[in-house]
Amino acid sequence: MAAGRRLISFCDSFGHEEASVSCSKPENGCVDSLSIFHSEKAVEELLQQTPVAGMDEHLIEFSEALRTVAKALRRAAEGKASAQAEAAEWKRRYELERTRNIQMEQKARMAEQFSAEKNGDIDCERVKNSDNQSMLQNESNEHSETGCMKHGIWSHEVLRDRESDSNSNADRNKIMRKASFKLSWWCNGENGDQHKHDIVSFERGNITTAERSSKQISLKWESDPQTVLILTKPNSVSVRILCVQMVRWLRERKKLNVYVEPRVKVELLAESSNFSYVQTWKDDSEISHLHMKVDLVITLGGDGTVLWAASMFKGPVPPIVPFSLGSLGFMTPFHSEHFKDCLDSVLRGPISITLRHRLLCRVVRDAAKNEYETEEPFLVLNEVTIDRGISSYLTNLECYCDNSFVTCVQGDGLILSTTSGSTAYSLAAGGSMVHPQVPGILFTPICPHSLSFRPLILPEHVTVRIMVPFNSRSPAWASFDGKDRKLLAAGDALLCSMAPWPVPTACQVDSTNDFLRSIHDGLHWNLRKTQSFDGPRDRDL
Ligand SMILES: NC(=O)c1ccc[n+]([C@@H]2O[C@H](COP(=O)([O-])OP(=O)(O)OC[C@H]3O[C@@H](n4cnc5c(N)ncnc54)[C@H](O)[C@@H]3O)[C@@H](O)[C@H]2O)c1
Ligand SMILES: Nc1ncnc2c1ncn2[C@@H]1O[C@H](COP(=O)(O)OP(=O)(O)OP(=O)(O)O)[C@@H](O)[C@H]1O
Repeated sequence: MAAGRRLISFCDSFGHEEASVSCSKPENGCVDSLSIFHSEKAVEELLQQTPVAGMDEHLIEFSEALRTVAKALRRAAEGKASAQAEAAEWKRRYELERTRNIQMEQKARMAEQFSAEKNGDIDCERVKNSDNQSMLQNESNEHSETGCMKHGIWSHEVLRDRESDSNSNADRNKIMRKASFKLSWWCNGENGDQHKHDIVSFERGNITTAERSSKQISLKWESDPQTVLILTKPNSVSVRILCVQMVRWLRERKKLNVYVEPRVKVELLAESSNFSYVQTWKDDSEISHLHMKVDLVITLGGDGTVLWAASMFKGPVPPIVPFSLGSLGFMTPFHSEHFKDCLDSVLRGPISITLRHRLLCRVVRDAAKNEYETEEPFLVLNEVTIDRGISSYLTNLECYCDNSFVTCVQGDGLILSTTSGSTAYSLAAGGSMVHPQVPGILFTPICPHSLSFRPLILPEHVTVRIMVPFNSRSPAWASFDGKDRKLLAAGDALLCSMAPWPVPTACQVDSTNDFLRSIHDGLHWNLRKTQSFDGPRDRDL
């Protein structure tokens, strides 16, 4: 009982100590570590005085707890003391820096005065006497021209800061150097300056966009087109009829050479033997030279026929004039009924062109070991799809962008789409619709088994690498514009980057007008009955 009373009285005194700790805070808010030290000492003394032996275990535990509390308080005080010391050090450094700045400014002003006196330059006088409004302005040019730059003080933009100290004359024209930097252009693993001036200018540290690839492009013939290739959707009577009329008109009225596919030549000859002037190719190897013979490609069909036409050119593609004879016609703005007027104006030029970016896709077998190319690359105008094919398992795809890990796709698959393809499969899988002139790679999952897998749009300069991991339960399948299925076994990878050969398609009006018309007419985008005027209105506005 006596021990208990002593403990209670200690607790009272400790509470008092606690109170004194909180009250004895110095002005700066720091806990007085001396009082904490006293309280800890008091605990020690008490524990020594108290006949611990024989006391019950609860009292021992209680005294241990008190010791812990005292220690914690001491640590807090120590922490605050060290923070205070650090703050003092920072304040010292700040003062030092400030003095140094003032000295530099004085030097700068002296240099300015010296130059002004020497050259009698009124511009420098103006700077000296200018008001102290806060503003960022590019003075380096002016000053280098007038001689104020003689001592190399202002090599970049100067910042005059009124708020620094309006009373101090020294701070009135506060001058700070802007950090200088250089931009270099990194292209396909090579460090070179080849294209940088096309894209950005960065004179005197200011980055300005010089050129945007999304500009409307216009095609003007410098000599008259001579040869036309007509590509048609198979098994369509309306297409066949139109093809006959068009070939005749192009030959008889426009005196052009006409190329068609071997299948179409057979069809034309079946129609009339007069079509013997129509040219074609005998074997597929001749197709690789077509771009050197053909000035213009005309497609008669739907979007699939435009994809077909693009797939025939593994390198540069001649301008394509797509006529709409399909169900949707997203990329086919020309109407077949007016084909003569349309072709007349295209052959005359100039015409607006949409430069549709393509993706270059390479399948790399056993990617972990062999990086060299083993198979022909594919060029896609819409997209490359990597999916589970007939397998009932989730696809498991490891995705990298350049060398950075992007994510692991677990779902039905992944679409890597061009912006032209953004309105095709990628759209159906939840991707954004993107104007076809915007360069970029859409990264759209197909039925991902996760709640948070939103589609991405990656910049055009990256290489995307999709790998089937070794622990994948099943292989994956890659398809290119919905065709040419390729098996990707565990360890295989697909590399995808922007191809250097876009597909130029002729516009009806211009690329933006054609794109918007397609999403309105083709997809009925945001179609809603307009609300009537008749109804409740906010009369206060
Ligand atoms: N779920 C889907 O939406 C889905 C599934 C498979 C393939 N596709 C698309 O079909 C394309 C192949 O086309 P196809 O004509 O050879 O096959 P298809 O005959 O099966 O036609 C597919 C449809 O997609 C339309 N389409 C094609 N490219 C388009 C584009 N860039 N913008 C808007 N619509 C477009 C076509 O007009 C056609 O109506 C593939 O590249 C793929 O994008 C879509
Ligand atoms: N010249 C061609 N040779 C072989 N196949 C072709 C050719 N042109 C088109 N195709 C194929 O025929 C299919 C149908 O073509 P297309 O998409 O142009 O017609 P559609 O389906 O009637 O039109 P839409 O795509 O507008 O619905 C596509 O799969 C396409 O790849």
